[in-house]
Amino acid sequence: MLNTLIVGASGYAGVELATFLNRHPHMNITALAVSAQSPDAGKRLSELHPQLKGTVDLPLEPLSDVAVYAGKVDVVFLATAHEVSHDLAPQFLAAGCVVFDLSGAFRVNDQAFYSRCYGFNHQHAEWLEKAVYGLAEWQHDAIKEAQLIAVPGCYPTAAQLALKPLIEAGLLHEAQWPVINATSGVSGAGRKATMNNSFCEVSLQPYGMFTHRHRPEIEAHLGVPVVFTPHLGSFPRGILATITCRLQPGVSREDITEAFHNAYQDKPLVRVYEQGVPALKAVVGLPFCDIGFALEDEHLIVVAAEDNLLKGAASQAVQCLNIRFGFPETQSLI
Ligand SMILES: NC(=O)C1=CN([C@@H]2O[C@H](COP(=O)(O)OP(=O)(O)OC[C@H]3O[C@@H](n4cnc5c(N)ncnc54)[C@H](OP(=O)(O)O)[C@@H]3O)[C@@H](O)[C@H]2O)C=CC1
Ligand SMILES: CC(=O)N[C@@H](CCC(=O)OP(=O)(O)O)C(=O)O
Repeated sequence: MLNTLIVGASGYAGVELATFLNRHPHMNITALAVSAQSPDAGKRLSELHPQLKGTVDLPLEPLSDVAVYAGKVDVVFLATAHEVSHDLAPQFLAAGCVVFDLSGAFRVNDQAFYSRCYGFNHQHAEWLEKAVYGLAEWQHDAIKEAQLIAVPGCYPTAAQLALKPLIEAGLLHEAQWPVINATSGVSGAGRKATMNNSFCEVSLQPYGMFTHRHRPEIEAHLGVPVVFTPHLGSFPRGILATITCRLQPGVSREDITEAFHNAYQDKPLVRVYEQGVPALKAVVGLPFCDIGFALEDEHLIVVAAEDNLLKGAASQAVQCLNIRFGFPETQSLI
């Protein structure tokens, strides 16, 4: 049994982690934590998220000193804001814990990226260097060896799972950058109330055009420039990414099918459609990323759908845990 701590357990990603880890045969949830000042400290997780009543009734503990947990836990999940993960991860790592960080704090090995895109100066170059990017289907061997796994962002997961097989197979035309239009449910912004995310304000609208921090994350790991436009939709959860690409001359439907087949034939959590394209209803509440495509001459449209809180966050983190410790990759996920 591995003892585990979930920090940020009351948040949207944290509660999904608690759900998966509670039913994992090799994991023992030692504690659930929130911030030292949290108004929820002392409450049971199931008071805030009643779907867990009778299943995970542990209290939310205020985290003021990492040392309280350091000797008692083997694995830590950080479902916390980027700056919080940036400060906490090195402390748990120094105590010998394996850390799965769901934030963006260790995803891109470039300190300047953090001052430019996240608004803080990164202080832990050594951990940026050592962190393994947890795009589970593509990083299996590196994850097995890692102490710090930086779980990818929700949009970058969908975009990269769709594009990487095509790029690896050399099918995309260099003259046209892939154009990624993706719509997310409101849970992508977390549980904390803000005006933009309030019921009467949410509509269907693009945001962060050319400036969203996920664009450089995608580019850093795909190795090609992209255009990325996120949209906020008026639904609770799920991401649908519609990605338009230009193909190299002569690339056929069979070439694309083969590229996806080679990439994902033995990857149970990415489902490639033989016909048609996915809708959100196929993946919400499930740990899959579903991919389909349509083709006309040299124009390709790839559609990827996932649950932002699951394959885009918590289930991918648990998938990485399963890989890291040699458990079946889908353990407790399906
Ligand atoms: N939502 C999504 O779709 C995705 C989110 N992510 C990332 O995962 C992380 C969590 O996201 P999400 O669940 O949406 O966020 P939420 O805002 O829903 O939850 C944040 C959690 O962190 C806790 N917290 C805040 N400050 C601290 C602190 N100093 N110490 C300990 N706990 C703290 C909060 O509780 P309290 O404030 O009461 O202390 C809460 O439990 C973020 O980095 C996010 O960017 C990644 C992919 C997708
Ligand atoms: C709808 C919405 O607001 N989504 C969030 C992305 C959530 C996510 O994946 O985020 P991290 O990289 O922050 O972990 C956003 O655009 O900032």
